[in-house]
Amino acid sequence: MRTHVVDHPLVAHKLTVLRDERTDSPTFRNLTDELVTLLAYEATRDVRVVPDDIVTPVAPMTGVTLATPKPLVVPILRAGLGMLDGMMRLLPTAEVGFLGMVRNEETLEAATYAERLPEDLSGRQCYVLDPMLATGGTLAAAIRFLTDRGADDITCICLLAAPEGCDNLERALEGLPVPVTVVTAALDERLNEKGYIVPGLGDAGDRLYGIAG
Ligand SMILES: O=P(O)(O)OC[C@H]1O[C@H](OP(=O)(O)OP(=O)(O)O)[C@H](O)[C@@H]1O
Ligand SMILES: O=c1cc[nH]c(=O)[nH]1
Repeated sequence: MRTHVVDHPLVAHKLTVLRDERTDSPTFRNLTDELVTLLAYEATRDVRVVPDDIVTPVAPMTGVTLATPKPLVVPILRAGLGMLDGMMRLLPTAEVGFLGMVRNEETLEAATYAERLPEDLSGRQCYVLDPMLATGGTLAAAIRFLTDRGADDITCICLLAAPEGCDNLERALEGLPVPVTVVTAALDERLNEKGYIVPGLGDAGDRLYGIAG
C-alpha cells in the first residue's frame, strides 16, 4: 500500500477551517467539495488514458482520452457522499457505485448495509471516497468488496488518516495482488480511546449532514 499525503498550502488552509469546531455544516460541505477536487488531482495522476487523434484549428495531433472501461468512483455512505461532486468535477465520465457502511461505535467494526456496484469490476480502476481513515476497518472491508469483484487498481481518497489506521489497513491487505494507494490531506497524530482521529475534525458524517438517529 502506498500512502500519499498531499502537501500544499491551499489544502492545509482549507483543512484547518474544516477542522475548526466553529465551522458550520454549509461551510463544511463546501470546503469538503473543494478539498476533494484538490486531492483528486493528485489521486488521478495514474488514471489510464489512451491516445486520441484530434484536429485543432491549426493542425492534427494525438492527445489522450480516458481508457475504457471508465474508472469507477465509489463513495462510502454516508460521509463519502459529501465527496462525490468534488470528484466528479474532475472525472465527469466516470461511473459511480455505492457502498453503505457504518462503524459500530462500541466494537469499532464496520458493517455493510447497502451495496450498488457492478457485478464485474475486472480491469476497473476504482476511486474510493471516505473522509476518515480511522481504524481502517471500513476501508479494508470496502477494498475487499471491490477486489472480490475483480477491481485491479484501487485509490482511496481521504480527508484525514490516522497512523494506526494506515498500519491496520496495510496489514489487512497483505498478500492482496492489487495495488492500493491512499491519498490524504493529512496524517494526524493518533486515535483516541473512542477510535476518533486526534486532532481530527470530529464526526465527518454528522458535520456534513447533522446527527444521525
Ligand atoms: O476507519 P474506521 O474506524 O472504520 O472509521 C471510518 C469510518 O467512520 C465514519 O463513518 P461512520 O461509520 O460514522 O458512518 P457515517 O459516514 O454514516 O457517518 C467515516 O466516514 C468512515 O467511513
Ligand atoms: O475521527 C473520526 C473517526 C471515525 N469517523 C469519523 O467521522 N471521525
